[in-house]
Amino acid sequence: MNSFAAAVAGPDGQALDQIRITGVSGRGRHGVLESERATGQEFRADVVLHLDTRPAAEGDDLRATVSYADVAQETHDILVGEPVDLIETLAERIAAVALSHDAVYAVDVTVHKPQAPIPVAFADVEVTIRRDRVAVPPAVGAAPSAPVAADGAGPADPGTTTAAPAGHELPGGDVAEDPLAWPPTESAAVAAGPSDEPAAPLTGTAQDAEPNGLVVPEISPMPAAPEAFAAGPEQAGAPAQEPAEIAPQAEQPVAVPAFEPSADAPARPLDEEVTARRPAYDPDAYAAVAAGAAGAAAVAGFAAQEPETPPNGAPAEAQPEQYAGERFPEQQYQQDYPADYQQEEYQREQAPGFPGDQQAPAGQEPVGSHYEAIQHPRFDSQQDPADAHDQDAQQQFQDPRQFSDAQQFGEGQQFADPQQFADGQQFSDSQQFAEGQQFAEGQPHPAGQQSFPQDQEQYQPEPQYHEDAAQQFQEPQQQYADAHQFPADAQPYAGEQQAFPQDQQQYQPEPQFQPAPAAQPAPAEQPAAASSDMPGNGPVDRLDETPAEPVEVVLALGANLGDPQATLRAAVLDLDRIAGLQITEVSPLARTAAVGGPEQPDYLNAVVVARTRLSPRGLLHACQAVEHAHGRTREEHWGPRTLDIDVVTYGLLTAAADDLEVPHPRAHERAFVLEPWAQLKPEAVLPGLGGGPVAQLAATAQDRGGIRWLALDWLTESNSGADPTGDVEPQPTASHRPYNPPAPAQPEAPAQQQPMPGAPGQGQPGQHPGEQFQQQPPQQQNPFQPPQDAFQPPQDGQGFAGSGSTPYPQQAGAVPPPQESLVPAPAAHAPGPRSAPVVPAAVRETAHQEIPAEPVPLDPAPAKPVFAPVRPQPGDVPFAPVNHQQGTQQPAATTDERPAWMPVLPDDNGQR
Ligand SMILES: Nc1ncnc2c1ncn2[C@@H]1O[C@H](COP(=O)(O)OP(=O)(O)OP(=O)(O)O)[C@@H](O)[C@H]1O
Ligand SMILES: Nc1nc2c(c(=O)[nH]1)N=C(CO)CN2
Repeated sequence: MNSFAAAVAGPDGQALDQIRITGVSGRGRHGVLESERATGQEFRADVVLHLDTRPAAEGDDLRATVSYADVAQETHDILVGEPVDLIETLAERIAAVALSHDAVYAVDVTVHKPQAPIPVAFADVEVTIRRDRVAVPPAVGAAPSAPVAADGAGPADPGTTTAAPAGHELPGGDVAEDPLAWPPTESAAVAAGPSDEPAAPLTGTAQDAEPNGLVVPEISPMPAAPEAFAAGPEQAGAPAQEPAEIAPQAEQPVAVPAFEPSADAPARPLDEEVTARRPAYDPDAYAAVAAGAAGAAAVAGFAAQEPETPPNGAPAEAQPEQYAGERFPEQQYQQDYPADYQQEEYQREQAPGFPGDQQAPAGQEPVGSHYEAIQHPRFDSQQDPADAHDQDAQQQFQDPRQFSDAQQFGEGQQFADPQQFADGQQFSDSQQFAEGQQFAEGQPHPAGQQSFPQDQEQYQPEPQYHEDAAQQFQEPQQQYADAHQFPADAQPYAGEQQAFPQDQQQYQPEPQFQPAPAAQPAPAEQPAAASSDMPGNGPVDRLDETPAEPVEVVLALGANLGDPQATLRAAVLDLDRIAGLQITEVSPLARTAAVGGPEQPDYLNAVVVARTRLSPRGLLHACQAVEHAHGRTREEHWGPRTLDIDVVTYGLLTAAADDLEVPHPRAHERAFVLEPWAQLKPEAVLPGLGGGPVAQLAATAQDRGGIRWLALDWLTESNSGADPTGDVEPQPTASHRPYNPPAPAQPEAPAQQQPMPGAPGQGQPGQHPGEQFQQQPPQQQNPFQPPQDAFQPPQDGQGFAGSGSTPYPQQAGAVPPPQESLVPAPAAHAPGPRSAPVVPAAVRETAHQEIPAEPVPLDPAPAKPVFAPVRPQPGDVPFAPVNHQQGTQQPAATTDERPAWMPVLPDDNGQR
């Protein structure tokens, strides 16, 4: 909540009333870092309007007060609008639009930036300002002449009152862009116009400059309207309003701008442009300015409590002069808004079927709801086509190409816009961390709380609790339970809330997940974000927002209990079977030394890339359901487990809540995640703080030496020797075994109703992991339906392979000591071949009228690698660079007798 509690004294010396609007939220791209501009993050604002509400109450008349909905909308528009560097600028702009409502005498604005890129644990960053009408910004187009000094002594002396305003002329005649100008102007020159005028002086006769340079305003009663008004509307012929109703006689007039350019005003060439852009003179609008001017406030509490704060009214350079105090008629409002906003407005009209339209009457959209995500994407659409919110909502539901264009989803195009990623520019901030210099042994990771400790005992997650967390998520939790027809307290989400102890000291087992009975019907499909659009739900957590189109996600899988390889294989299939989630690529399998926790067996780790229509939290729940289906228990922090599935990334989203943080807060430092991921996608980039090119992060991760080997065929070979606790059995190599094309695909029952072929032990030798999915039959799902907001809970005995063929939890018995690392630290990272993308489900649906006898060649060039094991030659190391053109390994020195598993690519003749 806004930290200002102090009242503003009204004209009668009494405290003014307040209208408080809190938690207006929106996703903006503000910040000085490139990554902030590219990715965006949440911004929130609290606005306290100081006004006299009695006239409105007396007549029960909205016109005599300020519509909080208007202010909220305007605040929101600023948060999601034109990017600026500073939250100070946002606050100033918000204050400006608040003060443009004539009933408002003063305003407190707090802007929060809870996801600010700060490399230490923190809860929030906020800036709070108070602004009032003491320094009345001149109306655009007003003559600079005859400003009346605050002390009533006559025209202010420009020479003494002008302080370097923003938008001032630069040496050479250029006009500086005024970041406070809002809405954005067509040209910086427009913004500069009013700043040419002398800034209005501060209220009061005492503007004593303190030794520290601050000017301490004198506390004074609210000046009255008539006197203050005298220089204004009368001149302009505007009908005088009745500000005196709420403002007693003036004791000290304030500066009031003239409303019409006066004949003797200095030439202001910019005025022409300004007036040309503005509609005809609107007496009411300008009278409103005058009324506002009359309300110059003395901010008693403020002055008393915040002596170090700049005086009432921003310094002249901080005043949003161009806009404050104005009321733009609707037409002008639209003219001045960015073109894409107008487009949005247009589309809003043209597409009445927009989610949220029914619930949100025009002008009263629920602030911060999913309506925002759907209704405002055009703000970003030009900038970041990868943003899931940027897509046209109509197209989402109507354009089949969106679902059938394999290119859209394959090869990571959606998230690898070369403009943004190819040269790493977008991540230049984090890239510098990934270059290696700052990852030298013992140096903290720039992400601070995510730093990889030398001493693993210190490797504890930082508490990231918010007091209101449980409250905050109660409702989504219930909604989730409702949607999935199992009780809230039986679902993984509820368990997680309990499982993560408040003090982080203990790691309590969570309640066991109870899969829904098999007979239960599937939950009804829901339109995207339907639950988010309900009015009255308050700001929507982005982690609950369903994407407008599929989002590419990266999941990290790990296991070291039971039959880890079988479990991981089954888990991949289980994940792919979840409605709204399609696995597109599967990494090689890494055998890795356990990082953190007690002594425990090596892990098997893999990374999968998928597309999802689930919300981030829905995806987490889906992963947790699969974990549970495979007997995951949480008894010891970082203890051994049958299956762990972490959400590494969700598109480019960066968000943190108690139960979910994306990107995964430790992904950037975990070779057991980064290395398989880099093998799969050498060009991958981990977004967010501490992120960067995955291959580089992998090469510098401290646990990289714990990577024993990679198995490339682990999904298709029944046993890749991947038993972390046992001996590793050498496998036939590609040179010994020719590539066997996959068996012809067989029609299958719809996913989710029968286990898929290719379940553990049924994989086709030599088959690419993705080809299993490629052979999936059409799903019984209309691709043009709105997306499902949820995964199907596992159907006991039906859905998850784990309930059939995968061993259920086998708790650790005698834990063998960790093995010596058999692998030296990897040499320079050699990008491996990417695996072929899997045909998206919708493509399967549309393209599989006939099941082809042979897998459809999806990606003819470059050739798909077949993940086949390569027997290491004496001297090989698992990460030895591979000549991917020829599929040969380059010798490296090692004594490792274990098999290395390397990708094998066909040569130019298609031979392997
Ligand atoms: N990106 C994420 N992926 C998975 N779980 C997450 C994520 N962010 C937060 N969590 C929360 O972390 C909690 C603990 O998860 P889990 O028990 O899998 O941790 P872990 O695997 O032992 O440790 P780590 O989180 O370091 O991988 C979960 O209940 C989940 O709510
Ligand atoms: N090698 C390895 N170490 C870990 C892993 C893991 O998957 N692999 N997961 C952990 C908690 O998620 C903790 N430590």
